[in-house]
Amino acid sequence: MGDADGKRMNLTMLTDFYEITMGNGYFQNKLQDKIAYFDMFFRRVPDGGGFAVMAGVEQLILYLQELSFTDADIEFLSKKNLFNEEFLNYLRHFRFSCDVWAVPEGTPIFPNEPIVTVRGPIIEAQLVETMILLTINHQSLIATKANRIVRAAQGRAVVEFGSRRAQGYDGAMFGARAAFIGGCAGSACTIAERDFAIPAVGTMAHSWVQTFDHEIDAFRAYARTYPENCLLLVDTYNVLKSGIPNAIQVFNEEVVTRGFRPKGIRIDSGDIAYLSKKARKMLDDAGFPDCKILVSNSLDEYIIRDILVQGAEVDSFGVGERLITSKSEPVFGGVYKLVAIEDNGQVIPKIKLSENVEKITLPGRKQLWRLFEQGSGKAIADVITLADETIDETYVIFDPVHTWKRKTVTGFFAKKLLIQIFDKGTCVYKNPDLKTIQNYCRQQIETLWDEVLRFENPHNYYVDLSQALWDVREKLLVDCSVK
Ligand SMILES: Nc1ncnc2c1ncn2[C@@H]1O[C@H](COP(=O)(O)OP(=O)(O)OP(=O)(O)O)[C@@H](O)[C@H]1O
Ligand SMILES: O=P(O)(O)OC[C@H]1O[C@H](OP(=O)(O)OP(=O)(O)O)[C@H](O)[C@@H]1O
Ligand SMILES: O=C(O)c1cccnc1
Repeated sequence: MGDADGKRMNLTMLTDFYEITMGNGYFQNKLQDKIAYFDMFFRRVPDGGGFAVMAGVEQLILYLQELSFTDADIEFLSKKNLFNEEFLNYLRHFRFSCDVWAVPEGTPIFPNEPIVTVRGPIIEAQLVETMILLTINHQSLIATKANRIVRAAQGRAVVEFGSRRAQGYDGAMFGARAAFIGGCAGSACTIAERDFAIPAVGTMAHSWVQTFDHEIDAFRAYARTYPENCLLLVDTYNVLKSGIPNAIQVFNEEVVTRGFRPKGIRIDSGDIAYLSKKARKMLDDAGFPDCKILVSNSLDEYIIRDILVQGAEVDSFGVGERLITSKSEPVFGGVYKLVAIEDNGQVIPKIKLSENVEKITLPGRKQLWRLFEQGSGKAIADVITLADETIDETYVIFDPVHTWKRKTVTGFFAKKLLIQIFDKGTCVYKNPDLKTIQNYCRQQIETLWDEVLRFENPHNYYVDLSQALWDVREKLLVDCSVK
């Protein structure tokens, strides 16, 4: 894992202890060269949404590139008195040698799709489970939440204000990164610009206003310091009776006289719809129709939607705690499951059964495809195939549960979504810069039908299986039931 600025950070020991005890067990049973395939996938979209946004691949790459046990790690593990000397020696010389495929950051993703696949010696592929899950789960959760909030704002800028309420410093930094992928225009987090080139922006705190004897003195001092960039917080005492009148006076006296236009005001409490409409009128009447109104205060996608329905006159939103913690649903729930092993170079698909049909895994080495309608460019369906299959010009998609529901699709182009990022332990993928990922995310979401985008009861986007994969799964289900 990289520290946010790309500085290397060895997080090899950030793994669940059972990965190491199993590793020791595989080693004792001479299974260290056994090749296994693991898939990461998630089961449901947070907040009942229609899709999620993939994020975290960059940090996953940085983590995998740094995998190695230090002498201190080995000494620590040896003191557990659980592992024999040969295994500790194996760890001492450990080098990551797996192949890894991942869906690019910013791509809309759907339940049950393989979004990361790892192929390699079982001990290695198992060891990386914890960090793969925590990295992709966290950033995909925040990117997905941010994107909901951004869509609710209907083109108005959303700035991520959450660092102070994030769960830990890495929650703040990588959360800011994920929020930007999801469409936020900037972050209040300074390090997010230094390390990720996310525009760091800010207004002022109530403490600034409180420091002065009078609100107007606080505004004056700020305007004199930043006449070209003057945005005033107007709700410390009374928005309509003092905050806005004082702001208007200071804009006239300290900003306009210096040849600048005021940037805006921020309202951080009270009835945002009501206050913003009143504020807009007061600013317009005072000759400042270009002065922007930014609002904040425990916002989320539902409040934003609601206050816009009420006709709020808002230009941008500052959103903190409910975004950076994905408060309404703080778990992404991605899992990492063994799907195949190799025996003498032959891939043997494996399945995990469950009473709960939705929890039965998809066996085998696979590829994920998205079919786009030619012309409109709209996404028709995703298809999960075995890795060596191709999708031709005419393709029959069918519902994997209600298999009689079939449709022959033509006039589409198919895109592979699982891209190789590691080849035998070497990174073979150049992650795009963050702005490119943000643009790609927006474009890809535009390929989804509105029915998939809505917040309430979104349409279930089709994620189908190829006939070959369906057959493999069916055969394993039958075989397992007689075991
Ligand atoms: N017009 C509105 N419609 C729906 N929700 C709103 C509207 N205006 C504000 N809200 C939301 O209502 C909640 C009000 O929060 P809160 O109870 O803290 O009130 P407050 O006015 O901010 O009080 P305080 O001065 O203590 O901060 C916030 O989540 C805010 O975003
Ligand atoms: O509500 P959120 O969505 O998390 O948005 C961030 C909040 O953080 C700040 O308040 P805070 O009380 O921390 O500081 P302040 O003194 O500047 O108001 C800011 O004024 C927002 O209300
Ligand atoms: O710049 C701001 O206005 C800001 C920053 C962090 C949290 N709340 C507000």
